[in-house]
Amino acid sequence: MSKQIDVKDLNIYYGDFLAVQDVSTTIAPRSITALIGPSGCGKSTFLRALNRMHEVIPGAKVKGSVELDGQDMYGRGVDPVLVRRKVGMVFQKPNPFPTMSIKENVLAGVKLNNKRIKKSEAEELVESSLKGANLWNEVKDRLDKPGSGLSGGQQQRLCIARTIAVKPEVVLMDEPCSALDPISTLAVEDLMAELKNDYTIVIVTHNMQQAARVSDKTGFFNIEGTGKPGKLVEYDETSKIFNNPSEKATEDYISGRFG
Ligand SMILES: Nc1ncnc2c1ncn2[C@@H]1O[C@H](COP(=O)(O)OP(=O)(O)OP(=O)(O)O)[C@@H](O)[C@H]1O
Repeated sequence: MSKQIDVKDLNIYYGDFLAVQDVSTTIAPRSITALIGPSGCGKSTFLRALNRMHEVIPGAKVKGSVELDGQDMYGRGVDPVLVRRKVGMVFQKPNPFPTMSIKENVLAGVKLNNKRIKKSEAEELVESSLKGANLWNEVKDRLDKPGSGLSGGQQQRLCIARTIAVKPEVVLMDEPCSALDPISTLAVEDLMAELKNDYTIVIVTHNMQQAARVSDKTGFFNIEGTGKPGKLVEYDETSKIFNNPSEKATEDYISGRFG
């Protein structure tokens, strides 16, 4: 299921504004990559380019390629809806559909993809996705109750269950814990560690301890000044980035000497 991502010469624009310049990197399957860097350096923009969510914004465009196991997601004729099925995304604020039950929330992505499934299959999928998201035991007796009745951390795990129910190959997470309390954050971090057995995971985080705790690889993005494009300065083993980075800019950022 899990696939390698090869990013080649990726330039990401909002209209004429070049927001992220010339990123080339390889993200291994069954790993967690954390993207860190100062505000506005293009972390979220880069993340959204990995599943073609970027181009939803009017005037936004991308040059270069993003390959999943060698297949260019930006190739001619590739359907962005299919790309987003293969490369799922979890957002900063847990966003379960408020009027839907827990069960319906888990199945929402599958139904959006126009997949018809039998009742028994749907039940199995709800159970396996909620188990995969470490939420089953907490909600198995109230699957027909609204998803909005869960705690913030439970809601975020519900959103993760919804994402994995469509059986993606990659899971992108944009600051998935920033709206959560420390206990829920730990639950989601534990979950990430389990999910990496099956998926390639890329997260954006402002929390450097979190990057150090959960990720195998870390990418440091930086920006030279307002209006300048963000660049991937360094991408390496997380222990190397945090203990012995190759670039001075990375070291300055890690040690809090930035800006
Ligand atoms: N919808 C948009 N339209 C135009 N410019 C945008 C849009 N979204 C982001 N940008 C610009 O692109 C650049 C990168 O923004 P992005 O949100 O990717 O940075 P970030 O590193 O994720 O920041 P933060 O850590 O604050 O979330 C910034 O200059 C930002 O102002």
